[in-house]
Amino acid sequence: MSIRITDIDKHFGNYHALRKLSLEIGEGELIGLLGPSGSGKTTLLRVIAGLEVADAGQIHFNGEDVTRLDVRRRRVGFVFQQYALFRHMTVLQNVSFGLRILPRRERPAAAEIRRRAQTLLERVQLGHLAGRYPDQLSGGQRQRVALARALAMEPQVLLLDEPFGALDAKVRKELRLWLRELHEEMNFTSVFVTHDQEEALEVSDRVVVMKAGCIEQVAAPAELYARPASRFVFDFLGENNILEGRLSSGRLTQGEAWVQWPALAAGEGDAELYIRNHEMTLQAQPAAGAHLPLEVRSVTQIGPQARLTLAPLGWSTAMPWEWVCANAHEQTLPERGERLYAVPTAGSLFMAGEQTPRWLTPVR
Ligand SMILES: Nc1ncnc2c1ncn2[C@@H]1O[C@H](COP(=O)(O)OP(=O)(O)OP(=O)(O)O)[C@@H](O)[C@H]1O
Repeated sequence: MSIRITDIDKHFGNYHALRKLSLEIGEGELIGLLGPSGSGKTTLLRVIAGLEVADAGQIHFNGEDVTRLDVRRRRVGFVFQQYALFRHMTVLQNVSFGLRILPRRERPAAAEIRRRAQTLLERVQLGHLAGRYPDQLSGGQRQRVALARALAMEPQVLLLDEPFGALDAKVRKELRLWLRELHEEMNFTSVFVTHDQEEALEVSDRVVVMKAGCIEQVAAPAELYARPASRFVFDFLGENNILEGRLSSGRLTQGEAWVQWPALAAGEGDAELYIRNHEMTLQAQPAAGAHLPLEVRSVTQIGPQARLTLAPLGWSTAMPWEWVCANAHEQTLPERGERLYAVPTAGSLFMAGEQTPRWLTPVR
């Protein structure tokens, strides 16, 4: 089922929650809606579902205009953060509930309902727990039951609102991989809301980054990471080391820090250079094109990775710089208090007041 969202506008009183938002979602795609709190993710999901009526704009499912179609006729399945399972029903009864309350004409025979619910429970790897009650399940298991329940209605579109938000990090990670697999196997179209960039980048075919009721960028995860389109997306994805300085004659300078690249010659004035983890290394001596002295403030090792916090020496930053070393166990790590030099190999430049990056190409 493809979804076309055209010029959707939505107010809550004076608050403009969605601003002429348009988006095309392909058949079988898994779309992650990512953005800060209040950016309109849930509202967009609810408008797609038909739980919220837009002030203007259209929603098409497979080319058919469903804008005025009631939620019950849209054939969408939902999974919310709080798995609202019925506590007095077994897992199997929960999963088959939607089918059991269908009007008689549409309702499959009782044996068929049982068979379908049991098959779905096997799919979500909970067949052996069909007779249990929700209170006897873990949070992750409950969320899988909620998903099976949504899928029992054979929805054409599955909408998930922070489905794993309430679970701990490990279960969350397992469930997102599992959702990805299930999605590939069953090939429904899904849209899910998350705050968590790692989750969005790991699970989605494409990520939609939202800001104040608008779409800021839509891209496949690898592209979004490699080419954030704006300062907002850079800041939201995080992990930027920023050199704020004055750009003149191809050199960006602040105090004792400077970077001099041929590509920098195209601008003059106040500017910020964003450098991400994969765009820099650290070494004992400065390189020819950059002088960025830093002192190691902390070294935190987590499994095979080490995270270094670095304080500028003779220049200043709003946030300390950080650098993650991927194979920390194979190297001698720097020590606290050591003086090192950052050597950027690429970066993205924002001239003062500009929101789109000027350069993203590697400098060598
Ligand atoms: N029923 C409502 N009545 C009034 N305002 C609402 C209503 N629903 C949402 N809003 C407002 O619209 C804005 C967008 O809300 P929405 O829930 O879509 O954001 P979100 O991006 O999903 O945020 P979060 O990540 O915190 O869930 C918020 O400022 C919210 O307070």
